[in-house]
Amino acid sequence: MTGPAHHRPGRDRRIETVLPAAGRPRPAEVRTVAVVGGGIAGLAAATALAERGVRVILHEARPVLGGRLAGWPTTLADGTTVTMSRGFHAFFRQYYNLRGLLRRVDPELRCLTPLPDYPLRHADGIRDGFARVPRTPPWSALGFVARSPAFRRGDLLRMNPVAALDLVDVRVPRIYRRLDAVSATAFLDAIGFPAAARHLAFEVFSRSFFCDPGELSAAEMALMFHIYFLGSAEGLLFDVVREPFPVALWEPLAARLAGMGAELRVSSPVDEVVPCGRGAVEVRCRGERRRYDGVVLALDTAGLRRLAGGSPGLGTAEWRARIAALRTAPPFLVSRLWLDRPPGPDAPGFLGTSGFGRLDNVSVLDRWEGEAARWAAAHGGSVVELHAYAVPPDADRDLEQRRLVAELHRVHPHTRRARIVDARHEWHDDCPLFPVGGYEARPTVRTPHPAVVLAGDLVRADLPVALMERAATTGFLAANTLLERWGVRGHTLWTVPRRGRTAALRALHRLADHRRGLRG
Ligand SMILES: Cc1cc2nc3c(=O)[nH]c(=O)nc-3n(C[C@H](O)[C@H](O)[C@H](O)COP(=O)(O)OP(=O)(O)OC[C@H]3O[C@@H](n4cnc5c(N)ncnc54)[C@H](O)[C@@H]3O)c2cc1C
Repeated sequence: MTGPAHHRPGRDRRIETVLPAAGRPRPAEVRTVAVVGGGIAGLAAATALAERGVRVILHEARPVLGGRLAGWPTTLADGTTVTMSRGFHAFFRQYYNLRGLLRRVDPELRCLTPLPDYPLRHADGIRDGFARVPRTPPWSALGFVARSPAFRRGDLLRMNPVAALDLVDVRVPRIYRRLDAVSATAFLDAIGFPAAARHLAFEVFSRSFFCDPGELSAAEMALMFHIYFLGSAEGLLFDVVREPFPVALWEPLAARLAGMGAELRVSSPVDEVVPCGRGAVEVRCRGERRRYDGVVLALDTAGLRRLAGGSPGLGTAEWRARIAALRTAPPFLVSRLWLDRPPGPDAPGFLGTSGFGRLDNVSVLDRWEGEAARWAAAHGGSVVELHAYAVPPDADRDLEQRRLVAELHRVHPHTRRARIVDARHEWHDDCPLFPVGGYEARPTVRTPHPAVVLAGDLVRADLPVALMERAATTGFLAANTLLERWGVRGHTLWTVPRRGRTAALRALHRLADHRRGLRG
């Protein structure tokens, strides 16, 4: 259901509200829910349920909360203890539901700090950025194209504007019916998108989904384009955390959850979920069995596959086959380097890169994160982080790590003279892959069992959300689904507009569809 915005959580006047079903403020009888997974999705679901008086027990397999945004202590060669994590995450302004979660413990969002630009740099020398681009569409896109050296007049004339119209009125799930059968690369080829602009604007985007654009569904890429660029007036600038994730985000949220009576169990992997009669579900964890009125499975792809594989009574055969077929994107590498000198005055806090081997971005953490700034000040050095997404699974990891450092030297030449005081390299492959043609088979919040619901960035939400915001939004939606079952009012959610925002462009799109014989 949509309705008018009550308190707009962003600057966009066209933010849409997603209202929950009506119901009583709390359950009529005691309800207990197990939330499995302590990442953004699990914490959002646990918060939403606990706020309605549901008794929540959250199981997290790892020793710390936060999932892919977890942080843990590590002692460096110089004896300092610092927080390691997978580091740089962009908190975009259109992440309304994630921000809503964080605002519960930090109403002014002081835990976040804005970065002044989203600069992009290609090895050819082309540089782009979004700081001076207007935030409201269509001026954002027109402004970017007009300012960007990656778009030349001849390139623009060679583009196929009719094919590009699919980008101006993105609706979910319609966009998947249109474009899920095509790869992002094939779609950009059909539009005739200029090669230089593709490297900068689109590769940076699609590689942020951790996979090669040749494998990524064009629908998923079009959705991103809508969320971050053409469909939202929040713009492409973003915030980052002021302190490491545990201090900035998870400890305050965990304390609030505990204050509402939730039990947070870390190092507590769930082995099996067994639906019982009359809507109850049994959860088995390390030999202990416990019955609940509902279960939220807020897992990463491999965790969900493993749990569903070990729970033969869960869901239907068809649902289980869909879960078993879910894939993860190729491995990615996060290298963090503690250097004995600064990377040079021109190094921005974050830089998206293209054409520098496998290097996708470079962050200078001490420019924005307090703990890194304190280390850098005390040592006269800097803390630099390098991300490489979609690394081939059989790559030689030592070699990749060394190559990434060599690319840093090309990007920020001052670092050539820096001594690496210490380094940490994180290799993982737990981000979901959204392959061509995968949409239909993706699991939704509802499962065949009404008391078992799913949440996480792998889960299909028929709203324009992605990545961290998809995790938070599906967490709230999973909680709302259980609450609705018990006649309890759920939580109001927010989203960027669910269709293209310019009436004239929508009309053009309809006309082009009509000519192409396409419907809805
Ligand atoms: C390097 C990197 C950079 C990123 N940058 C961005 C960015 O800039 N912007 C953005 O929006 N997103 C970004 N993302 C994506 C973002 O991190 C994810 O979308 C988000 O964290 C997913 O949250 P989640 O709760 O769905 O899953 P997860 O965080 O993976 O949480 C799932 C949890 O389930 C637990 N679990 C698994 N099995 C079990 C079990 N059997 N029992 C109990 N617990 C279990 C896992 O340990 C894990 O903690 C980035 C990701 C990475 C890795």
